[in-house]
Amino acid sequence: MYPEIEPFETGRLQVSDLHNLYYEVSGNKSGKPVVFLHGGPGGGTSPKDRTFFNPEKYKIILFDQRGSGQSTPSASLEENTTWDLVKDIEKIREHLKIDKWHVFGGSWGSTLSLAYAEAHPDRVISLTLRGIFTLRKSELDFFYQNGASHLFPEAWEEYIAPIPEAERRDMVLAYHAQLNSADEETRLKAARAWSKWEMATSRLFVSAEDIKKAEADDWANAFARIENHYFVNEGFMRQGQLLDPQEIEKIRHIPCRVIQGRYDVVCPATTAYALKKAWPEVDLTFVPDAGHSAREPGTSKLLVEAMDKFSDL
Ligand SMILES: CNCC(=O)c1nnc(C(C)(C)C)o1
Repeated sequence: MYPEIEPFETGRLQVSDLHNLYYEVSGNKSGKPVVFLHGGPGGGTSPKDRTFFNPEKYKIILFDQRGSGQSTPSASLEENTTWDLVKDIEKIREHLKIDKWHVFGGSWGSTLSLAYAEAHPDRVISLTLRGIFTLRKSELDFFYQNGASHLFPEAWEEYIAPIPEAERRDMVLAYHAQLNSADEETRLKAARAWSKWEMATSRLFVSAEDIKKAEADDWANAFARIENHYFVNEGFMRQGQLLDPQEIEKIRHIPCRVIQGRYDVVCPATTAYALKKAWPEVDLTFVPDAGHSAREPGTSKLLVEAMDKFSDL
């Protein structure tokens, strides 16, 4: 990984009457622009996200998506859809006077990267994606209803605890009721449990640091509420839309590197493989000793190598 440098520019952009986005620019002012699309949705960015990119080669743009991180209003679900975020990416590009840029995203960030590229293929130099996620019902069911639960039974027990037995047949919907409860303690208890489920299953070897993140109420509230909002609405997309042949046709000319953890239980390998079948030109690697997180050693190494290689484009 490259060093955790400081941004040379930070700012806020009003993208609607309600939403104000935090953004930052670091690295080489004259470098090749790359935009980092964070996960969740609702996860927000962190200084570590700058370390995938050579700061001598790249002008590194990070921003917190609607309701996430330092963007305001925190955890807001109003005017918060995939297509609002795609428009925001274009607003940030225009605000920073960038013509084209490299696009980098993992998990939900890979979803948003594909949605953005399919909407604006002429603005994308390359795509570097990790932990492919397209919000199909089968993907959501595997992680939130019946799948990953068989591999992490003790964490699953904590995840289902806030939900009455009678409501457990549709966990995403049941959590939606609690995450939007009028009672703040109910909301926070559900947000902590929802977030901890993902943090406890994101690595091959569970990370105490990740788990601690889920116990921070502000972060957990935004992460859980926004994720659940998108999932109840199936990403505001048709089922499998991002993998449709006519959508892939718009982007198949773009160089694309996909890094997928073999043991990713959050966004299992089957979706990365479906992307490869739909788009044979993508350069796909299954990391044999990695789970979901971008910070798995084998995954982060290949992500840095991918961006080093794309820096010549
Ligand atoms: C189902 N959500 C997967 C996702 O986008 C994601 N997984 N971990 C993250 C953070 C690194 C932002 C916590 O995001």
